[in-house]
Amino acid sequence: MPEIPVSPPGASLEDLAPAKINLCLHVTGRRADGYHLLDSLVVFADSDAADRIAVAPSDTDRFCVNGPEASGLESDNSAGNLVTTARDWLRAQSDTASPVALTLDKNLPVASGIGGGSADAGATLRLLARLWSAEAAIGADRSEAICNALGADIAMCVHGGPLRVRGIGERLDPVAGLPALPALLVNPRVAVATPSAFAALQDRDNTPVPAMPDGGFADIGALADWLSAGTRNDLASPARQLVPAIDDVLGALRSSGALMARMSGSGATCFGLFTTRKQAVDAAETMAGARPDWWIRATILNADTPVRNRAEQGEAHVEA
Ligand SMILES: C[C@](O)(CO)[C@H](O)COP(=O)(O)OP(=O)(O)OC[C@H]1O[C@@H](n2ccc(N)nc2=O)[C@H](O)[C@@H]1O
Ligand SMILES: Nc1ncnc2c1ncn2[C@@H]1O[C@H](COP(=O)(O)OP(=O)(O)OP(=O)(O)O)[C@@H](O)[C@H]1O
Repeated sequence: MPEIPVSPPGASLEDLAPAKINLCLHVTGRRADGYHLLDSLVVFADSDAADRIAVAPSDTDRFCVNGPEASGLESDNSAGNLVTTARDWLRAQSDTASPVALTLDKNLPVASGIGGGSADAGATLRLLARLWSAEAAIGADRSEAICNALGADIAMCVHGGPLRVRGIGERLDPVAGLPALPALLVNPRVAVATPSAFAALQDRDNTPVPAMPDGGFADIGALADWLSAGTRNDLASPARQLVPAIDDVLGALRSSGALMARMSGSGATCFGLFTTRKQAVDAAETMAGARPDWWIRATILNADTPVRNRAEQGEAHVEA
């Protein structure tokens, strides 16, 4: 039997680049090069809060950006986009890297603490690794190289969650026993530059994330209680000083009935956890009426198998 090609001529491969949420983010130290050591529990959103990347064989490299948040990026063909940076990095390590047309459907707000650019780069690497048969270049043992070359959030986005993340972002341990988490993501439409949030930190040597209960969590309420009682986002305090609107977002999430509310990453997006998806959707509708200027999305965090497995199962394959 002839081998089935990864992609027939002209076909396009597509994958989700879902928002990354830091359920907690402890800053535990700083390396000599200034990068901070982290301890974080990370989960990913579903298709309600995700960019999309499509790749197709092409006569020459092409890149275009569409979607409601495309205007947040410098320009359609900017050399600085993490999608093209990821493409060029992977190409440098592959003998079979043919030209590609990449399309980014940008739905996540830029510089918002949910790793949109990193998710785009992660999805690009997964897709091109399939197309170019370069899976070894993005394997688990390549996390450190990916973080150093492309960005601290990108290795986790290549892998998908749920993960406990340590080091500067390269040490990834899959986490078992987390339930699916109905959630509301809210951004006040103020960008936070990640270096500014780290630079404004007062204390850099903080305690790590405590051990999770042996039997896991009975339900989302138990997880929310555990997160609230013993974990933190250490970047929340500096980010709130830079962007006071984060306090308004946290207040609105708490008033809307969230089991807990917290900022993700370096902000300004905050998440609230809810017992049911309906509660999250209802809260989104009410909040959107009161704050039409905010970006508000109901989603399910940790809804599915890891992103890498979804792509391998071929669920993300679409015809051009
Ligand atoms: C805050 C998080 O989103 C948590 O997941 C990440 O740590 C940020 O990851 P990222 O945006 O991919 O970070 P990079 O693009 O590698 O770095 C941007 C800047 O953030 C700071 N930075 C980032 C990651 C880290 N572990 N320590 C840092 O101090 C550095 O000033 C760095 O110059
Ligand atoms: N494809 C992309 N999508 C979003 N931002 C991009 C992309 N490519 C490059 N960037 C640049 O990356 C920077 C960070 O954007 P991003 O949306 O990833 O921030 P973030 O959500 O705060 O990330 P993190 O949580 O990883 O710190 C912005 O300055 C943006 O211009």
